Amino acid sequence: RPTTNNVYLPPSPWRVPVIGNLHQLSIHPHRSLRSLSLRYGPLMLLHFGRTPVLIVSSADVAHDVMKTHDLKCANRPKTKVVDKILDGGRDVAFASYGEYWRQMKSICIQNLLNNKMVRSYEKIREEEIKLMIEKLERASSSSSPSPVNLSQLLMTLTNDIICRVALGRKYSGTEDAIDVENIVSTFAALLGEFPVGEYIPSLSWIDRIRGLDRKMEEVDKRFDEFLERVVKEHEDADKENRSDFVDKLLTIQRDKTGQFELEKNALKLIIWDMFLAGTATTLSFLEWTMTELMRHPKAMKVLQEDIRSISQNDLYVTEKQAEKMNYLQAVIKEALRLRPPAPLLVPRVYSEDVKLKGYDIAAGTQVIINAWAIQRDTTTWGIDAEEFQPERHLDSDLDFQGQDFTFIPFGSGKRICPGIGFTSALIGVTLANIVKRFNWKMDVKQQRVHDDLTEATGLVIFRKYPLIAFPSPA
Ligand code: HEM
Repeated sequence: RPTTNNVYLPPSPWRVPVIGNLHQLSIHPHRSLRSLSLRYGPLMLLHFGRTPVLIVSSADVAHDVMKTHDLKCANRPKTKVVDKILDGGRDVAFASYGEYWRQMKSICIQNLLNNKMVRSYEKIREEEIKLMIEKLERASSSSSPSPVNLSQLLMTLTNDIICRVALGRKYSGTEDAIDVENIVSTFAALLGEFPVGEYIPSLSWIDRIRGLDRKMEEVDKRFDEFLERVVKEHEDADKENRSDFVDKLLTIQRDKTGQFELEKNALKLIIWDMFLAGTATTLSFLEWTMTELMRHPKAMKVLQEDIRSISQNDLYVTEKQAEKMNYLQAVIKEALRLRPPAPLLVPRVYSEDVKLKGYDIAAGTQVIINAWAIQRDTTTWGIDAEEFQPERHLDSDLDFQGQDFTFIPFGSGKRICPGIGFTSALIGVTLANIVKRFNWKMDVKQQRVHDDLTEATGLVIFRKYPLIAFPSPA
């Protein structure tokens, strides 16, 4: 056990001067961190440059971090991207734990994410899903079936829905269209980029050469211009007839009698979070679930039968029907287990010294929880843990609300994702409808060229190559 002045530190892989353990991370850190944890254990101490980073790779240790010490580990590290774009963490996801964070989160829940609000967007979801189905029908009904870029269609769906519920209208497909999708995906990619200068200031020139700094400036500017326009449109609009999320935020902002003053910039940052946290994760989930279903035709068939047994005569599967489909719910859980959209969750940082499994952890140590590794751990999930097997959830009460640390795709504790209800409402009904109406085949040509399971890099993991597939009428 490594010790320094009677301080007991967790096991650490060998590190080199200046860069620490950075050379041991690949472009897919969840994978390389799991390999390291198989040698060094479920609690390892790494150094990114000089910054100590704790890597958690078992449900047992995750429990101690996110439950036993939840409050001491409820802050987020402040990175350069967070500093620049999220105003040093004045949004929800990167705010330090405390009153400001509580108020910001509560504004999101009360005005957008609670069950009642989520239910009230059902019509919007239905209209947008139907629009996507029309596009799929056109592609599948032509005499020579044409492939569709399913990743692109799902991106448009999730973006348009969040635009409509949060901003009151869509910004795609109109004369004054704004490429929100592009801004959001560029930012998602930036958050996942490894800013070398962050950890090794003397090497910050590398980030400049990689164009990281420039991309950051650009995306910040573009989103800011977009939000300026959204806010102006809302301020100019006839208030009698509208009450979307931005309207509600503006009302809170104007109300100077409340205890919490929502600054103009904070309003924008809330919208940033809803877009980023809401679209990137949901898109990644849908993309990978469809990929796994196409790779597992048996599971696809059972799913189609499950959907048809409950929604036999209706053209459109409703949300109520989707909730009753046991196999569909099992598919959702299995995809969240095997392909958690945020495999390393969102990093945290210790605000106080703690003892963890007998080791001394200093305040300021960052924490990465490798949910991807935990959810593939053979000691809890069995020898077929790497396999896509929705059946494993059929007779199980296990859910993803953060109580069971073997399954934490949305995190747990104080910082658990507040968008579980929002995303659950959308993913079930989307999958049910596209799987009921169409038979799906991957574009084999594309599969040969690119491995169909290649992951892109980032905090949220998309497919590296878009999912191109042939829908045919089912
Ligand atoms: C499949 C979809 C989603 C997944 C897998 C996901 C996953 C996560 C994870 C892992 C965290 C960090 C939790 C932790 O630190 O313990 C998180 C935080 C967060 N998520 Fe989600 N999320 C999803 C959808 C959404 C949606 C739809 C929204 C809102 C529209 C949302 C809003 C947020 C926010 C605001 C936070 C920060 C919470 C905080 O730091 O207090 N998420 N999410």
